[in-house]
This record gives sequence, C-alpha cells and structure tokens, in this order.
Amino acid sequence: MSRCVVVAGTDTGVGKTVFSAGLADALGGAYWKPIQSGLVDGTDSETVAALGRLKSHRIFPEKWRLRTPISPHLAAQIDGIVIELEQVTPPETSLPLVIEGAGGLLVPLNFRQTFADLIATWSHPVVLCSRTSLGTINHTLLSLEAMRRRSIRVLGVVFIGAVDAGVARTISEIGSVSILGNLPPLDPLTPDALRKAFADNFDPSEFRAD
Ligand SMILES: Nc1ncnc2c1ncn2[C@@H]1O[C@H](COP(=O)(O)OP(=O)(O)OP(=O)(O)O)[C@@H](O)[C@H]1O
Ligand SMILES: C[C@H](N)[C@H](N)CCCCCC(=O)O
Ligand SMILES: [Mg+2]
Repeated sequence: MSRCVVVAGTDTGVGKTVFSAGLADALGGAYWKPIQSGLVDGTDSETVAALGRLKSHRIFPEKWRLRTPISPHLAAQIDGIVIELEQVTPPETSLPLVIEGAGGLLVPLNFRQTFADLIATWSHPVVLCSRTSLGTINHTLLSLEAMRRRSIRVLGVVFIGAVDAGVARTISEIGSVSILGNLPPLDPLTPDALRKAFADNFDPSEFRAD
C-alpha cells in the first residue's frame, strides 16, 4: 500500500494544486488527481508537474478527464459518463502519493455521492487547505464536520494566503484540529519560490502518513 495523503479544500480555487505541488516536491513524492474537470486551460497535473518540478513518472494519469470546468457530476453528464466510486482507486507506488480532490469536500461525483464519500472509501488521511479571507472559519469548520461524520482522519489544516493569528487559533480550538502551516501568497509563483516557502513554513514529516 502506498503512503498517501489526500489534499482536500474548503472550496474550489483555494490553492490545493499549488500546495500539492509544494508537498509532492518536499516529500520527493508523486501526485494523482483522480478527477479533473476542465481540460482546455491546462490541468492540475500539468500545473503540479511544472510548479513542483515533478518528472512524468511522478504524475499518475487521472482516472476521469472531463472536458467542462464545472462540478464533476455535471461535467461527467455532459461527457456521457457516470463516475462510480469503486472505480477510483489510488495507483500503487513506492513513493509518497499526494492525491488532490476536486473543489470542496461536498462536491458531487455523481448524483448520490460526494468527494468526501470517495475519501471515506480509502483509509488515507487528509490535509485540509483553507483560504484566509473572511468566511474561512465557517467553511473550515463545516469541512471538518463533514469529514468527521464520515470517520475520515484529518492530519490538519493548512492556510493558503496570509492568515490572521486569531482566526487560526479559533479554527484550531473549535475544530480541535492541528494547524500544519501557512503557505503565503507568492508573487511571482515560481518553482523556486514555492520550494522555499514550503521549506520555511512546513515540516514535511507532519505529512508522512500511513
Ligand atoms: N500561495 C499562492 N501564491 C500565489 N498564488 C496562489 C497561491 N496558491 C494558489 N494560488 C493561485 O490561486 C489560484 C487557485 O489555486 P489552485 O489552482 O491551487 O486552487 P485549487 O484549490 O487547486 O482549485 P481546484 O478546485 O480547481 O482544483 C491559481 O491561480 C493559483 O496560481
Ligand atoms: C472546475 C473547477 N476547477 C473544479 N475542478 C471543480 C469545482 C466544482 C465546484 C462545484 C461547487 O461546489 O459548486
Ligand atoms: Mg486544483
């Protein structure tokens, strides 16, 4: 069984892909995006390969590549596909594997099941990426609740952006969760800047699960 960590988010666009690139690079690991919706503007796998400097053998092909950049269940419908959870199994690898979700935790994969339901079928722990703008306390606590009611193991929360100390403490205390670090806004966002920010702000051993 591979050592896997799932990178989930409180929403789409919170920074899961950027964080995943930094994490896969720091762990010397591999990356897998099981369900990609939207192909025209580049895929998350392509972004991770470039930002994390991962050669092709460290990027596993997506299980589903859906053409339209919308919720996976609707994108699948457009492509004439029904996503079945039992068909989405992490690839075998001797490398630590970073698995990126699609959107937020309750994004539907079909008309009955969500990404959180998929994670719950695996035994792999989750890192929750949270934004730092106003509203993140609510989104983060809701996401933690959704995982706990499915008995998903949560390694902790990472903030993407500049986080307020009071907000981080509130989430940690009310959510009974570890804060694993904060990836600051990077400008420019380059592989070197990401590697340095990751080294400065995270301890990779905290993500070595399983
Ligand atoms: N630390 C950062 N510094 C600068 N820009 C960032 C940072 N993190 C994320 N971004 C930018 O924010 C946008 C959204 O990030 P990203 O694609 O990682 O989100 P996501 O959570 O993976 O979204 P999706 O649900 O589509 O997979 C991208 O344009 C990305 O380059
Ligand atoms: C297309 C986008 N980049 C993501 N991969 C999918 C986001 C789905 C969000 C659905 C929703 O929560 O309303
Ligand atoms: Mg992404």
